[in-house]
Amino acid sequence: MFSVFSDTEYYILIPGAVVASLIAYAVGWVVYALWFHPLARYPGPRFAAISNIWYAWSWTSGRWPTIMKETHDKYGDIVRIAPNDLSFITPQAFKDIYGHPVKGRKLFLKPEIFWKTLSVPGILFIMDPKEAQEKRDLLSPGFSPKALRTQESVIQNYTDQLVETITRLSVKENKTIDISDAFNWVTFDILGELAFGESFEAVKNAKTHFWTSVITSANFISILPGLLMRLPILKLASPWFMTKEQEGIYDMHRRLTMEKIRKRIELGDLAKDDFFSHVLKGEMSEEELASQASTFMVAGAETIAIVLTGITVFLGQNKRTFDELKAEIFSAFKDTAEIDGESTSRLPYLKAVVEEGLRLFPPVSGLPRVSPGETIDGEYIPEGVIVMAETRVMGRDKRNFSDPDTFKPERWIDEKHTMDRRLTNLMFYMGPRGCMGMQMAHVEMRMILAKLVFAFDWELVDPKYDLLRECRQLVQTQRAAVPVRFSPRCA
Ligand code: HEM
Repeated sequence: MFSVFSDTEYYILIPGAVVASLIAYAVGWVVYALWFHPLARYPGPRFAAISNIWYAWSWTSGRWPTIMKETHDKYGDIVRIAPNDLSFITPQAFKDIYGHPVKGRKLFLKPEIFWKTLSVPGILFIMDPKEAQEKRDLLSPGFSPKALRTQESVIQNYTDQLVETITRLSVKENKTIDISDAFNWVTFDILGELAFGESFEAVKNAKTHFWTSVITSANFISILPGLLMRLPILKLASPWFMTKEQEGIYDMHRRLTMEKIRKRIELGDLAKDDFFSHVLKGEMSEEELASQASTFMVAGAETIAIVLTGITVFLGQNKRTFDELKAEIFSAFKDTAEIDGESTSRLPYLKAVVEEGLRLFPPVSGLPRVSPGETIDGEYIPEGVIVMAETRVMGRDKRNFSDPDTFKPERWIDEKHTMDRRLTNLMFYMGPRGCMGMQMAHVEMRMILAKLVFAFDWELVDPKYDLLRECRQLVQTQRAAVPVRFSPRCA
C-alpha cells in the first residue's frame, strides 16, 4: 500500500502526535480551569485551580490548618483549593453548609470523593441522607441524656483508674508520663466498655492495646480512598501506602473486631444503656455493628484524647489559668467521688477551659459537603461543587475571636467578650450530621480534667512544647508524645 511516511517516520510521528495531543489537552484544561470554569472567579493558589495535587499535598503534609489559614489570609473568605473545591470561613457559610436546611433551602450532602470507605460504612461515612437518618434514629437511644447518666459510672470508673495508674507510675516509680498516651488509654477503655461491653484494660496495664494502636495509626489510610479518586495516578504508589505487612495487621484487626462484637452480642441487653443495648434485636448485621463500633472509637475516643492533650499543654504553659482552674475545683469538691457530670456542669471556669481547648486544638476539620446548587453566605454555588467551612481556621480568625492565638478561657465567661461566644460548639459541627456524642464528650472531658486537677500538680517536661509543630494535622490531628511530671496535689 502507498504511504507518504516511511516506517521510521511513523515511529517518530505517532508518539509525537500523542505527546502533542496531551500537551494540547493540558493547555486546554489550564485555560478552561483558570478562565472559563464555573469556579474561575474565586481566588486561590493557581496550581490548586488546575490540579488536585495542591489539595493532596496540603492534606497529607500534616500542616493542613496552617496552610489553610495562610491561604485564607492571602485570598479572603472564599478560596478555591482544588479545581472543583471551595473553602469558606465565615460563620454564615458554616451554618449554610452544615445546618438543617431552612426556608426551602436544599441539603448539602457528604460527597463520595471524601467519605467513600473500603468496607461497610459506619454512621459517619454513610452518604445517603435517608439511610443516615435511619441509623441515627436507631443509635440515638445510646446517646440520650438518660443513657449518658448511666454511662457516667463507666467514665467515673476508668478516670479513677487513671488517677491510680498515674499515682503508681509517677509518684511511686518516679516516672514521667506521656499524657497523650494516657488520655488515649482512658478514652478507649471507656468507649471499649460502651461499644464492646469490655474495656481494653489499657489504663490498668498502662499500655496501648493492639486494637487501639492500629485504629489510631490508620488515620492516614482512612483518607486514601478519597485521595485516590482525586488523583488516580496515586494508585501506582499504593504498594508504598499499604505494604503486605500492614495489610496483615489490618486483617488481624478486622478479625479481632468481629470477635469483640460477637462477644458483645452474646452478652445481650446489658441493661446499662451502652451504645448497642437498643440495637441488638437483629436490626444490624454483625458486620455493621462492628463497623459502627470502630467508627465510635475513632469519632469518640481519639477526639477527646487529642483535646485533653492540648488542654494539658495549654494549662502547663499558663500558670495563671491553671491556678484559676485549681481554685475553682478545690473550692467545689472535698472528695473526688463528688466529681460527676452534673457537679462539673456548675463550674464555669472548667467549662471555659474545655471550650477554649476545643477552639485552639480541635481534633478534626475540613470535612466537606457537596453543593446541591444553593447559596452559601449569599453566594450561589453550582451543583456538584465540593465545599467546606474550615473550622480550625475559623477558630483562629481574629474577626471571630479577639487575640485568637492566646489560650484565654475568660473569653467564654466575661461579658466583654460577647462576640467570642457566638461560636460555641463549633468543632462538633451542626445540623443533620453533627456530632452525636457532643454531650458525652463534654461530660467526659470535664470529669477527666477535674479529677486530674483534684489529684495532682503537674508540669510539662518541656515548658516550651509546641503542639502545632509536634502534632501532625491531618483530617484528624495526630497526637505526639507529651511528657508530663505529676506530683500529688499539695493540700
Ligand atoms: C472532642 C470530642 C469530639 C469532637 C470535636 C467531635 C466532632 C465531630 C464532628 C465534627 C462530627 C461531624 C462530622 C461531619 O459532619 O462531617 C462528628 C460526628 C460524630 N460524632 Fe463526634 N466528636 C467528638 C466526640 C464524640 C464522642 C465522644 C462520640 C461518641 C461515640 C462521638 C460520636 C459521633 C458520631 C456517631 C458522629 C457521626 C454522626 C453522623 O455521621 O451523622 N463524637 N463528631
